[in-house]
Amino acid sequence: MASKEGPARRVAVVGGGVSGLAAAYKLESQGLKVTLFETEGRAGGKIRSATEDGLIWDEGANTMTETEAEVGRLIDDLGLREKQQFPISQNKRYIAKNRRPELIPSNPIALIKSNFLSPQSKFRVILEPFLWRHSGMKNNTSKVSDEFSHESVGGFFERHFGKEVVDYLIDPFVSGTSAGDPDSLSMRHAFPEMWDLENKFGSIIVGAIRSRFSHKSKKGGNEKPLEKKKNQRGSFSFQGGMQTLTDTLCMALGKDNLKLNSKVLSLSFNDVGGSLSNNWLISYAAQGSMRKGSLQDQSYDAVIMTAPLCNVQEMKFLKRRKPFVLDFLPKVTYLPLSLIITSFKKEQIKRPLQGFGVLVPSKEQANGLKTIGTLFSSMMFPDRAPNDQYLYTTFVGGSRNRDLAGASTDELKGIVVSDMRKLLGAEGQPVFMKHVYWSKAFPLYGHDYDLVLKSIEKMEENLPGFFYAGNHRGGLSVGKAIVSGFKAADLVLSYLNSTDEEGIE
Ligand SMILES: Cc1cc2nc3c(=O)[nH]c(=O)nc-3n(C[C@H](O)[C@H](O)[C@H](O)COP(=O)(O)OP(=O)(O)OC[C@H]3O[C@@H](n4cnc5c(N)ncnc54)[C@H](O)[C@@H]3O)c2cc1C
Ligand SMILES: C=Cc1c2[nH]c(c1C)Cc1[nH]c(c(CCC(=O)O)c1C)Cc1[nH]c(c(C)c1CCC(=O)O)Cc1[nH]c(c(C)c1C=C)C2
Repeated sequence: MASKEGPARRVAVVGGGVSGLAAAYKLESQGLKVTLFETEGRAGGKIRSATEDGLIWDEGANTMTETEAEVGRLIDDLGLREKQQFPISQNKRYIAKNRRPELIPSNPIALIKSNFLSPQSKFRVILEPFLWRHSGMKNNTSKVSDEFSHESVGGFFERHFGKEVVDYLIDPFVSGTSAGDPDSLSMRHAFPEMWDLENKFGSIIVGAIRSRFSHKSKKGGNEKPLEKKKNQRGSFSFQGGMQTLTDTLCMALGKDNLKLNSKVLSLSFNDVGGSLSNNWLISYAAQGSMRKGSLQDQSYDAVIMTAPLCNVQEMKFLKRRKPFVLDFLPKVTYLPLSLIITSFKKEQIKRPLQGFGVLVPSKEQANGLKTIGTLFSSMMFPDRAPNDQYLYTTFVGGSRNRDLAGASTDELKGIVVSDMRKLLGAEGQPVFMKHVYWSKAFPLYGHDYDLVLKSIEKMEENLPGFFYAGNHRGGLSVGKAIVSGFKAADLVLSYLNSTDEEGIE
C-alpha cells in the first residue's frame, strides 16, 4: 500500500520468529516497505531445524496445525502444500502409567470402554453432562465466570471430572503443549475456548458436542470438501522440518528486507512537525561480526514488536523525546526446557511404538520417570533417520522440574536413556545425541496473565503506530503466533490508512 501522497509506507518489524515473519510477509504483500530486525544470525526464532549424519530433527516446534483458516491460506500462498508432511499414525499417542506407555483413547466413548481410568473416574465423566447441565449461564457475565475467573486449569478440570483425570490426562496434556502444570496455568488464559464453553453450556462435554455441531452446520454446504479434508488431517510438519516454513517466509520477504544480526535497542516516537511519516526512529546494534556493537538508526511510520516481553523490557522507549518507562510491564514467568535428540539402532529398541509420542504425567515421577515426554520423530516422519535407526526427541524440565532443564548434557542423557529403557525397552547407549537448552522456552499463562495483556494494550494505546504480536498474546502454538502477526499487520494497515486521512491524535 503506497500512501496517497507518495512513496510506500515503511514499517519496522522487530523479531524474526514466525509471528514477525508472518506480519512482515502480509505487509509486504500489501505493498508496504518492511524491514525485519532480528538479533540472531538466522530468522525463525523458536522454529529451528537441524541435520547431521542422515538425521533431520527440530530443536523447537516439531509440528503445527492449521486450525486457523489464515494458516492454511499462508501455506497455499507460499506454495508449501507439496512439502507438507503428515505424521504416520499421528492419532496414536501414549501416556505413561505405572512406567508403561498406554494408548490414549481417542474419544470419550473409547475412554469409557477402556481401562485407562478407574471405574469411579469413568462414572464421573459419564455424569458430567448431568451434574453441570443447569449451572451454565446464558451469557458471558455469568456467576460461573465471576466465581472462577482466576481458576487454575487443574481446579477447573477437577471440578468437572475429578482428580484422576487431572493427574493422568490434563497434566500430561498441558505439559506436552506448554511445559506448564495444571496448578500454575490459568484456565481463562490457557484454554479460553473451553472456559467459554462452561459459561455457555455448564457442561464441557455438552458444550464441546454442541459447539462442534453448530460449527459444522454453520460451515455447512459452503465449504469446499477438499478444504475441509485438509484442515481435518491434524498436526503436520514440512520436508526438512518446521524451518522450511520460516525459510520460505524469509525467501518471500527477500534478503534486503531482513536485517539479521541486528539487535533493536531503542525505539523513539516523535511526531513533532505534523508529518505522519518517519515518526519512529529505531536504533539497533550489529551482532556477531566485525561490526559488532556498531549502532545504526533508521526511521519508520509504524512498528510491529514481536520480541518476547523479557527482551522488550530491556529496550529503551522514548515518546516525544521523553523516556516512556515500561515499569507497568509485569515480569513474565518463563519455563525452561531441554530437548535431548537421540537416535538408536532399531535392534536396540525392544518395544518400539508407532505413533506421535508418549507423555509422562508428573505423578509418574514417583515411579522413577523424570522426562516430560518423547516424540517418536522417525516413526512420524521416516525420512528423518537412516533405515536402520529410530530417532526420538525427549523433553525435560518445564514447570515441574525447572532445575533439571538446566542440568548438564551428561546428566540429561542418563535420565533420557533411563526413561527410554523403561518406556520403550531401549538397550545400551544412543548412537547419536544432541542437547538443546531453551532457558525461556515458553511464557507461562499464569493466574496474573491479565496484567501482562493489559500492559501490552497500554503500550499500544500510548504509543501511536506501535503494535505487539507473538506467542505472549493469544496462544503459544505456531498457528496462533502466525495469526497474531497477521492481526498486527492488519492493525498497521488500518492505522496507516487512518493517519493518511486524519493525522495522529
Ligand atoms: C521447544 C519448543 C517446542 C515447541 N513445539 C511446538 C509445537 O510442536 N507446535 C507448536 O505449534 N508450537 C510449538 N512451540 C511454540 C512455538 O514454536 C512458538 O510459540 C512460536 O514459534 C513463537 O514465535 P514468535 O514469533 O512469537 O516468537 P519467537 O520465535 O520467540 O521469536 C522472537 C524473535 O525475536 C528476536 N528478538 C528478541 N529480542 C530482539 C531484539 N532486541 N531485536 C531484534 N530481535 C529480537 C528473537 O531472537 C527471536 O528470533 C514450541 C516452542 C518450543 C520452545
Ligand atoms: C513434552 C513436552 C512438549 C512436547 N511438545 C511441546 C512440549 C512443551 C510443545 C508443543 N507441542 C504442541 C504445541 C502446540 C500446542 C497448541 O496449542 O496447539 C506446543 C506448544 C503440539 C502438541 N503436542 C502434543 C499435543 C496434544 C499437541 C497439540 C496439537 C496436536 O494435537 O497435535 C502432545 C505431545 N507433545 C509432546 C509429546 C511427546 C507429545 C505426545 C503425545 C512434546
